[in-house]
Amino acid sequence: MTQPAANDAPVASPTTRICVIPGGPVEGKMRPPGSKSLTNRALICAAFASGTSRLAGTLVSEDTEVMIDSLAKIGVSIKPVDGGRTLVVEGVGGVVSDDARKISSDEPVDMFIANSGTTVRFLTAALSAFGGKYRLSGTERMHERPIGDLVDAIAPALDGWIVATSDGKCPPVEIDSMGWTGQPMRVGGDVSSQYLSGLMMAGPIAGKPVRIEIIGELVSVPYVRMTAQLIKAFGGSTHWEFEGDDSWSNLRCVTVDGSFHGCEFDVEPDASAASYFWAAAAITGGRVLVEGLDENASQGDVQFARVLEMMGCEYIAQDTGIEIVGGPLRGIDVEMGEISDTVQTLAVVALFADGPTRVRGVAHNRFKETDRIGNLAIELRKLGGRIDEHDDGLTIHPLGDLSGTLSTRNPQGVVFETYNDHRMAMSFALLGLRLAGIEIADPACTRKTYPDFWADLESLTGRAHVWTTGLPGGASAP
Ligand SMILES: O=C(O)C1=C[C@@H](OP(=O)(O)O)[C@@H](O)[C@H](O)C1
Ligand SMILES: C=C(OP(=O)(O)O)C(=O)O
Repeated sequence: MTQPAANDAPVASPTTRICVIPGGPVEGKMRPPGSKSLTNRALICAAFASGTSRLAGTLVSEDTEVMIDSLAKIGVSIKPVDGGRTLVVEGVGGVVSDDARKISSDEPVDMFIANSGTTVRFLTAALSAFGGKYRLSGTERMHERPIGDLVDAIAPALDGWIVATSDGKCPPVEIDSMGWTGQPMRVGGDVSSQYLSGLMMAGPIAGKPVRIEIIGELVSVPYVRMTAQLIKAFGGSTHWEFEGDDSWSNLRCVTVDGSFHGCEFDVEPDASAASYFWAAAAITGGRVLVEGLDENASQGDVQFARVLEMMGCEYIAQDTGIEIVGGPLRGIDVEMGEISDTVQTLAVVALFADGPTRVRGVAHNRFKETDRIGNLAIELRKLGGRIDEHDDGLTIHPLGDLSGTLSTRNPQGVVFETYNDHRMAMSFALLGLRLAGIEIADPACTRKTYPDFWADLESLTGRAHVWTTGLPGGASAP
């Protein structure tokens, strides 16, 4: 058993486990690191802007590092200040650049984007609009995550060619482009909103107004609104067209115009990361204030705190952030299509409610870091309770009395697999705050968006977590 110093990320290994120790109510305040979604959007806009941008509060994690490394390959200068939490970006200008073509005149520029959906989708659109030859590849899982709707939207409007080479139109993506023609585009919206966000941010890079029609339902709408905010902050403009009334479910078309100019941009703390700390208060009857977020945040995931309120928690809008006070929890029927990154968090909370919780509208969760419906159900069933899997979500039945007998039933502890999915690890960590004998495999997978998660959880809960490495048959809690 080893105990790394605080802030040390554990070494990735399939036999590394972490144990979080149960105790009383979690009480305190904290500020999560910068938002991944805002950081990667701001990086794209700043990289293709004219002039200098200063991005403050940026996230330092695998998903942002692969974005930074990729942009560096086309000559964008990104200087970290304050350990990377501020980035000074010298943009390469928002029009199709001869330099880009020179960089990639013979061999394509190879970019490794790990398993970052935002990076591969935003870059595919941006680089195809910018021009040049590129190849974007990632982890094995990334090569199973669809990008066909985006490639199919770009191809007819491209002066050049673009192809997704894995089965089912998944990355690697190969691009040979002289830029966009300006022809209107049509993109599918029901697998991921990142395709539309990518196309929108690429509009000002293409140097001509671009009209994008959305085919079918659009998932994760708040991220598209966030994209429009970033485009505006960097000097571009968006114009929406709705079918019927102006509700977001009726969004049919967006036109993007203008070009990007360097600016100063503040990144909010990550609201998806905040969900774990609010949930810690909810399931332990504690109170946690997450600083730096409010109802008007540009991240839709702040609404997770309202979902906890529906379950019986108290929601307090403080001057400095949003505080959740835990109380007796009731099961709810909830549509989570707009806040799908918080489904795993909610599923854990729902285990401690007084009745079943039905999560709807998240069929697209099967295309993320792992199948976040099927594999979530498999793992949660390890506690002995009933979890129903649906096409569009889950029903989580509460553990009730089962939780009291967990350590008797499983004296060796229950090991939760994390499927290389940071959100599996961070959600299952919460179980350990209530139940003895919970072990989480490969805790280092939080590096994708939150390398310091374990240290932050430890400082909030005041309870030492136990690190165990490579013990056959699992680890033992103290
Ligand atoms: O645009 C973004 O920043 C994101 C959009 C969402 O993806 P989908 O649109 O695929 O649901 C979300 O899950 C992801 O973590 C970040
Ligand atoms: C789905 C996620 O990430 P991405 O799609 O950006 O890889 C996530 O962070 O939960």
